[in-house]
Amino acid sequence: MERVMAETDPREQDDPTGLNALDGFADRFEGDDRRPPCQLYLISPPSIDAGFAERLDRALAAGPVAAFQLRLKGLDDHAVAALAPPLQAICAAHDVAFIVNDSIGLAKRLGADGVHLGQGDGDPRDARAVLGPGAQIGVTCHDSRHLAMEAGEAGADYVAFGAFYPTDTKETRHRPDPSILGWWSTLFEIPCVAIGGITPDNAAPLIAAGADFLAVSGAVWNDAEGEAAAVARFADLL
Ligand SMILES: Cc1ncc(COP(=O)(O)OP(=O)(O)O)c(N)n1
Ligand SMILES: Cc1nc(C(=O)O)sc1CCOP(=O)(O)O
Ligand SMILES: [Mg+2]
Repeated sequence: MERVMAETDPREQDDPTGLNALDGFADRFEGDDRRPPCQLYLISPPSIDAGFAERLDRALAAGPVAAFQLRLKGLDDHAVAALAPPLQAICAAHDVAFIVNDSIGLAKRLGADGVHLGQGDGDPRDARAVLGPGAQIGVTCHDSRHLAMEAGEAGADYVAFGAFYPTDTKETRHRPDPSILGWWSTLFEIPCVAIGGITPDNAAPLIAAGADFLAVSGAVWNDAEGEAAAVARFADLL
C-alpha cells in the first residue's frame, strides 16, 4: 500500500484550516494526474471461519487490492493473533499490505504493515513510536474535516471518511457528503479512504469526488457470485 505514505504534512500546507475558497469543492479535476487512480482496500468480515483463508486467496487473486484489514470484532488480541498468520502470509504472497484493526500492540506483535485506529483506539503518535516510520497508520475521521486535519498532524498515513452509504456491517452514526473527499484531496497529499456500504454500483461518485481508496467488506464477502466476482467488478470500475 505504497500510496498511503504521506509526503506532505497538513501543517506545511498553505491553508491548514481548510477555510478557503475551496471549501465545499465537490469534484476532482477532469483528468487530474497528480493522484494515482483509486484502489481497493479490502476489510475482512467481522467474523471468519476455517474456510476464510481460501476465500481471501481467491479474492486477492481476482484483481488488484492495495491492502487487507483484519477486522475481527468481539475477539481479544490473543484470539486474533492465533487466526492471523495464514491470512498475513496470503497477503504477503499477493503483495497486499496487511493492516490490523484497533490494536497497536497486536500490529506490533504480528509484524503487520500497519494499523487502523478509530477515534477511541489510540493515538497515531503512539502507533508511530511503537510501529516505526514504515508502518501505515490509518485513522477514522467520520464526516469531520477537523478530525482529518488532526489525524494528519498526528502523522496518519491515511484518513478514512464514512459511512457514505447504509451498511449492515457496522452501526454507524455519520454520513459524510462525498464532497469531503474532494476537499481533502485538493488540499492534502495524505490519501483519503472512503468506507461504508460501498458496492460496485454506488462507488462511482466517491471515485469521482476524490477517494484514493475504497474500503469494502460486505460487498465483497456477501456477494452472491462470490468474493472473486466482486473483486473483479471493483477492478473493472477502478
Ligand atoms: C479503513 C477504515 N475506516 C474506518 C474504520 C472504522 O474504524 P473504527 O471507527 O475504529 O470502527 P471499528 O472498525 O473498530 O468498528 C475501519 N476499521 N477501517
Ligand atoms: C468498519 C466500518 N467503518 C465505517 C465507518 O464509517 O467508519 S463503515 C464500516 C463498515 C464497512 O463495511 P461495509 O463495506 O460492509 O459497509
Ligand atoms: Mg476501531
